[in-house]
Amino acid sequence: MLLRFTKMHGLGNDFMVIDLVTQHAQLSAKLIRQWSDRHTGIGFDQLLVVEPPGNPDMDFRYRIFNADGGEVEQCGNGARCFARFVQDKRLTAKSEIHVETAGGPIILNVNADGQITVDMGAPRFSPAQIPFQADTEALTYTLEVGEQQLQISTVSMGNPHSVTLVDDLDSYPVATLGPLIEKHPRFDQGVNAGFMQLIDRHHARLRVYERGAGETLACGTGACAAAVAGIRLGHLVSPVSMQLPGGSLHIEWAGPGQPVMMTGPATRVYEGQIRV
Ligand SMILES: N[C@H](CCC[C@H](N)C(=O)O)C(=O)O
Repeated sequence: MLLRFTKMHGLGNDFMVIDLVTQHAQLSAKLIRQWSDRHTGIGFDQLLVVEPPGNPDMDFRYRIFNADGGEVEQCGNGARCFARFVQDKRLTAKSEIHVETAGGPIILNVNADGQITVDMGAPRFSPAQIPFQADTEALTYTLEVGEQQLQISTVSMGNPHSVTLVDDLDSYPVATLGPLIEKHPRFDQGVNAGFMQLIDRHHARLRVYERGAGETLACGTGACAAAVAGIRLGHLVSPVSMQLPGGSLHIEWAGPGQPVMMTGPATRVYEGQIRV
C-alpha cells in the first residue's frame, strides 16, 4: 500500500506529516526510525500524525514521534505545520483549530499574513510536572554534567525542557553537553536541552539539543520554555523574539497560569508517497 505524506518544516525543524484521518497505517518505532534516516529514508526530526479527535469538542488529535521512534507530548514548530497541513488537505475549513495532544490541548490560529499563532497552554514548573528529580521547586537548579556544574531552569510545555544561560552561543559545546543533559539521570523521561544567550530585554538567541533528535535548526517548545525561563529570572520581558539557527519565533507570555503564545511560519517542501 502507498502512504501519502507531506514534507514540511518550521524554521528548518523538519517533519514528515501524514493524514491518518483519510488513510490507515500501522506505525512502529522501527518503521519511524527507518523513515527518519536522512540517507536511507525520507529524513526528518519528527513525524507528525493527524488523527480524528478522541474528544468530540476537539477538531483533531495530533501525535508526535521523534526521529528515534519515541512518541512525545508536544512539538511547537510541528503545531504550525499541522495547521497548514489540515487546511491544505481540506481536512478543515476553520482558521482556529482545536487540537488534542499527549501534552494537553493547544489552539492553532492561521493568521491572514500566513503566519500561525499557537496557544501552547500554560507552562508547568514543579519537578513532578517536568519530570525532574529535585527536593523542592526552584527557579534554577545545579546539575552535575560531566566535570561541570551547570545552573539550569526547567520548564514543561507538555514536554520537558532545561534552559542554560550562556555567554557565547556560537562557541558553546552544545554537541558535548547537549546529549549529557538530554539523558541525565535526574530527568526520568529525558529532556530537551536549551542553551540561551541574552541579547536585550526582548531578544535572545537559542540552540536546542532535542530529546530523540539531536540539535535541530529550531525548537518551538524550546523557544517557549526559554522565553518563560528568561522572564521568570527577570532577564526578559514579553514579547520575546527568540532567534534560533533556523530563524526567529515571536513568544508572548503574561505570567504564571497564562498560556504561552508562539507565532511563526510553516513551510511545505514536497508531497510524497511511501510503500508500507
Ligand atoms: N524533541 C521534542 C519533540 C519535538 C519538539 C520540537 N521540535 C518543537 O518544535 O517543539 C521532545 O522529545 O519533547
